[in-house]
Amino acid sequence: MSESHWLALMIGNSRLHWAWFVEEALQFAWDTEYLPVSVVQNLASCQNIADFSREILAPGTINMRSLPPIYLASVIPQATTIWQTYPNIHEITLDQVPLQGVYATLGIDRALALWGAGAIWSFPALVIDAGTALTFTGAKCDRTLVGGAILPGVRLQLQSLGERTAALPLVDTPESFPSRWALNTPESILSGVIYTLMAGIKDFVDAWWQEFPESCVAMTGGDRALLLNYFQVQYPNIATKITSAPHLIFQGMCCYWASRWK
Ligand SMILES: Nc1ncnc2c1ncn2[C@@H]1O[C@H](COP(=O)(O)OP(=O)(O)OP(=O)(O)O)[C@@H](O)[C@H]1O
Ligand SMILES: CC(C)(CO)[C@@H](O)C(=O)NCCC(=O)O
Ligand SMILES: [K+]
Repeated sequence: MSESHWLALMIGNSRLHWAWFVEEALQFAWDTEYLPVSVVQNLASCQNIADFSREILAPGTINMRSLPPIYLASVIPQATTIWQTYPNIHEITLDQVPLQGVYATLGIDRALALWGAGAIWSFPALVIDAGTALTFTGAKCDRTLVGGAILPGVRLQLQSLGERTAALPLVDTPESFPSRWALNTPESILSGVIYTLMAGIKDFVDAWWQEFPESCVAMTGGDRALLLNYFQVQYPNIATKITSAPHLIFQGMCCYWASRWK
């Protein structure tokens, strides 16, 4: 089976993230909901690639002759086991990521995104992943992990207020930047969450640049575009210095693929 066409699958906390690669070139990336166990079991018995891509809801038929290898990384241990029925599966684990000084429970998504950022812009590098959880993960010149931080992401902050209080409604992430001094409940929630989040991110990147003035700072994750838009409004000087990087985790997975095949 040719290894030049391959799929990357990142199992995140809210959904599955997919990318189709031809060697080191990302062809396209898409997200799906969690696939039922039965669908995953069927993938292995797909007769052709059209069936296969229908099952994983790929946008357009993937142009391959045989079932592609899947390179998988997961932050949900239980979700990994159902993929073991797929014949050509390669799980990427933390010990395969060439960063020094990592701790055993560091999320593979954080390690891969940082590896990807370092490969593109060189180390030191800081990655902000604005997903279900929002994380900061940084490494210095010699690829040693400096450390990072984890907090609830935008949607999770809004959900937790809506779900754990009597009087607060569930509100959606706003397209436009909210005003700070709100005069109704939904806008008060948005102001509180967004302004403190922005100030928090600014504080972390300022602290990072104080130690590593030349470092790249890259933002990835589902809320990347939203947060970078807010940054344009609130802290335009910082916005210009944060690199928008939608596929950092896939770029880390690609580094792993290349380390096996090149
Ligand atoms: N269809 C969607 N489902 C879930 N989140 C979405 C969707 N569209 C946009 N988002 C935003 O993306 C964020 C989640 O980001 P992402 O998809 O990167 O998270 P994730 O699947 O948990 O991945 P990771 O675990 O790698 O952070 C949410 O805060 C939400 O605001
Ligand atoms: C923090 C998340 C949830 C972000 O997706 C993931 O990277 C994870 O489960 N990490 C494990 C804990 C850690 O990174 O310290
Ligand atoms: K948990």
